[in-house]
Amino acid sequence: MTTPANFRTGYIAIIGRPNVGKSTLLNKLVEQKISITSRKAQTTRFRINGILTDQQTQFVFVDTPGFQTHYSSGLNTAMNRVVTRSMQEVNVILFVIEALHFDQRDITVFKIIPDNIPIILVVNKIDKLTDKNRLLPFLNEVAQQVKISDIIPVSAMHKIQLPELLNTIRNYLPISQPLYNKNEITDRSERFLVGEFIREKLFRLVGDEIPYSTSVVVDQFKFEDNVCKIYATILVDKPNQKAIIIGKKGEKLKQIASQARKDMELLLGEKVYLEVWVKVKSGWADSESVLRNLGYE
Ligand SMILES: Nc1nc2c(ncn2[C@@H]2O[C@H](COP(=O)(O)OP(=O)(O)OP(=O)(O)O)[C@@H](O)[C@H]2O)c(=O)[nH]1
Repeated sequence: MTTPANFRTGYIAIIGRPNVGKSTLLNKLVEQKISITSRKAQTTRFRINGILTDQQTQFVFVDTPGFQTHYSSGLNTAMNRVVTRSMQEVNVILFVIEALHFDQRDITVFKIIPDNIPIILVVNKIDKLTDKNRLLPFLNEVAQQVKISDIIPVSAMHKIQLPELLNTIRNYLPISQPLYNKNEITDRSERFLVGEFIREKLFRLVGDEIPYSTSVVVDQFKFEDNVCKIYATILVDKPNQKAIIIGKKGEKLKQIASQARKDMELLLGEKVYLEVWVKVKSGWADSESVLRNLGYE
């Protein structure tokens, strides 16, 4: 594609505490469902790039897992490594918080940001504010506690102030030709995304009993006779978790698979045949080699 001489391209990391709306923000910015969202904290585990290209700019977003500050297992250490690494290569950081919520936990996350990277404070969920007059004093208070370059209040969910946010981000990106094709939305493979769809349904459909230690492995992913055949395994820690996921007469697992399959068909534009198994794999969250196999590096 031909691009103007002042075209800008750069990397943007989205960070913040669990549940502040990072995935929602990314999805709304790139206008497609690529990162999973749920009401539960910590549903995003991998670094995912979302790419938005307009006439003047290519925004390459890096979505990071909810940074863990209080609970430490092998898994969370691996996740924190991904967060820290993803920050070192970016041009600007979107630090997402929820309007009127800022405390020591956010400051802890601020502390892991390298000094030389500009930070745009994205104050999300302003649609939830009942008293708008509280916003300005809140922003002043936050600005006194941490070093930030810009503040943009938004509602990711209702797409309020997202163009303003993009304009602000653009100022921090270097003049450079695009790195990706205009139509590319994510550099994650389809295989990875189908696994994420299953994880999302797990979080949505199974209650609080299911801990964050569950994981999904896509064992097979192949096109055959105009159908995409996907075989996946949900790994859990304990037999009782397996029973919860499968549900009475297999109803719960059927529901998870059927909803995940619909999302996969939308993504792939093909009919999907999906088989999902549940396996107990004791202690996997602390095993480095299993983590590597699952792609946590
Ligand atoms: N009211 C309101 N809710 C929002 C907004 N943005 C996100 N949410 C909701 O907040 C919850 C968490 O959103 P996510 O996008 O999953 O949050 P996250 O920061 O990616 O969470 P982790 O993956 O746990 O780190 C979901 O229920 C969203 O629907 C917003 O602008 N307004």
